[in-house]
Amino acid sequence: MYQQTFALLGAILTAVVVIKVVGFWSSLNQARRFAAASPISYVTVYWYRESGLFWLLSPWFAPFLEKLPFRLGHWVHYKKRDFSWAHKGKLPREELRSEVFWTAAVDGCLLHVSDPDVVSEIVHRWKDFPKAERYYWDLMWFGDNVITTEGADWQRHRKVTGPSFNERNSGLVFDESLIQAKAMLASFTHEADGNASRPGREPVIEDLIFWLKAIALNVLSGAAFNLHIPWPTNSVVGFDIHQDLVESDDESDSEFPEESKAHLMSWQHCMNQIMENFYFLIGLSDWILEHSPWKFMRTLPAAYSEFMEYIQEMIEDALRVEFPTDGSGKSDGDSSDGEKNAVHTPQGSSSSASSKESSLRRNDLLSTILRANKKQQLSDLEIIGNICILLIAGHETSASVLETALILLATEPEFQQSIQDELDEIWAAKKPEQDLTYEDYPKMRKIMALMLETLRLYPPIINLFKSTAEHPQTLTYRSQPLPLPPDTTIFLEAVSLHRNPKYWSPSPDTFLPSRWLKDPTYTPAPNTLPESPAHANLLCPQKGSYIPFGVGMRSCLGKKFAQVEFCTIVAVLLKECSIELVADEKGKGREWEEKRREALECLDRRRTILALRMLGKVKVRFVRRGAESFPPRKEKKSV
Ligand code: HEM
Repeated sequence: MYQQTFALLGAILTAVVVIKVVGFWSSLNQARRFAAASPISYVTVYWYRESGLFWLLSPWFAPFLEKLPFRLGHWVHYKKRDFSWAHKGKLPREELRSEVFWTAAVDGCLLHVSDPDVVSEIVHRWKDFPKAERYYWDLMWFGDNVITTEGADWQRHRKVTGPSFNERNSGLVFDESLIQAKAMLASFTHEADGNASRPGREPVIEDLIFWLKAIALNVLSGAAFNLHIPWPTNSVVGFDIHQDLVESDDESDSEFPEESKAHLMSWQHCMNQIMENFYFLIGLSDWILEHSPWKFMRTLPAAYSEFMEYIQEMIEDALRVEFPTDGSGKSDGDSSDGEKNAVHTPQGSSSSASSKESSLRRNDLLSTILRANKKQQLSDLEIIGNICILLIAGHETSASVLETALILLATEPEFQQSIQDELDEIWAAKKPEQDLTYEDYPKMRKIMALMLETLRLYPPIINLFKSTAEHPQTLTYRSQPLPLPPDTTIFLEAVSLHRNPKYWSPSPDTFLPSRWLKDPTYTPAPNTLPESPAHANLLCPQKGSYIPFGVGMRSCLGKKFAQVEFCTIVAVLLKECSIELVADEKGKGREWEEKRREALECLDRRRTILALRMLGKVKVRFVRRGAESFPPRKEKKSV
């Protein structure tokens, strides 16, 4: 009896396996036949086209597959997580001799594009090539928003959110960045006892990204929500970056000021928790998280719920100022709970929330969005979705580009010193009592060149995901029609575009910010676009060849926000200090070269978690100018 049952089960199992294997191969062959008949090259990928699990786990198993004999696992180079970062466009350029190619997989073909003309065509025909929605599912978790929606829905979101990114807001970004950067630099150049460090003996910054995330969040909080959060410490010496009151179960231990006890976690801690553990948060239920053996997981649901409370409070706060008509703090269409009008300000913040300001119009993003939404085009949930997404879109990306640029500067003292020359000129034109102002931003050409070059080599968003949705489409590549079936996913590959020698010679893989700096006789070629219109005589790349902020209708709304923030912070940091790598023995040429090589290697080790971020850390310090340990400048060069 048992034998018969086992035999039957065995037969069923075998039949299922056979059906699966046959189905797998016939689907794969169908995709291959389509790709082979297409005018462009293709690579066969022996797996599903868009498997999330494969993406997540491939950093661990891909190295084994890649080592299989007879190049059996070679296809993994085209499929593993962040593959385009790993090969930087070289692999398809050398193996396939094409900047547009297919990967033919079990469930269909995926188109990879790193040809500027094809990129331009795709973004120009934005209605034919909407975003590939499945790649934005994680960001939909916060509610519908301007990044994840398409078509008429997107236009509705963009109409309300777009106007907030204006010149007045850029001015706010400048002012907030100035205040925050000064406080950050002070904490980098003072000892725990409050005394200024000895020049050349400034504290070592072990975890640069922590501080840069803090400043990115504080600038966002100021310019997006009118929350002016004080810098968390007077000195980085001895500061425990993991500290937060969530550790304490006992309220009496709390260091929170009495009035902000309503929150158990700081705004920054909530944000860090969510950004660091985003995939756990959206992938696991609250119950699983709360019963996890790991503390960081157990506290995630609480961090998320506090985060949402902060957002709710900020919205109510802004509503009270914008629409004070009925005295209740609620606009006509505000359906939120009246109880919530007891606004708690985020911990440590000197929020603007006071009703004294009700007569003053605020220019922060949130207030402008609420004003633009007077006719209720967006629901309360959609407003929350957009606020969350602005935080997510503007936090990690800005911190990451600052981190990379500062480390690159530490490896290139010559360029760093040339930025300082530019800053000296800006300061020389000022009276002693004057400070930097937003009018100085267009004069920061070299800092902008630094940002553009950093984003060229290390874009935080390495792919833009498009699709043909339910219609077949035809593109043109090398003057040939290229037919695409419905439901084709398309990757616009930034790294490959940004490192293509055709558009970025000389030395496309080398950090050369001077490539952006042109003299006043420079006339941009036709079919090019300026990357920062505020700055004169900067290289205008060919349309579609430079896409760190996306391109076309769906390009980044916060581009100017990020540019102003970046320039202001770097201008403050480099006015009186230089950033240098921490070498074990100061001033010795060989050790410095060794550190430089290690830093560049570390910059290369990256992985996408929302945005592409560095996996390792590079130790740096900000030393007073003149006390640097890097090799002295040979001659004053104009870069
Ligand atoms: C260096 C910093 C930044 C980089 C590299 C960057 C990059 C990008 C990219 C590549 C996209 C297109 C995404 C896609 O189509 O899949 C995008 C969209 C967007 N970004 Fe940024 N971003 C940065 C900073 C910011 C900031 C500071 C904000 C807001 C405060 C912001 C808000 C947005 C929004 C709202 C969109 C969606 C626009 C739309 O689809 O209509 N970004 N960004």
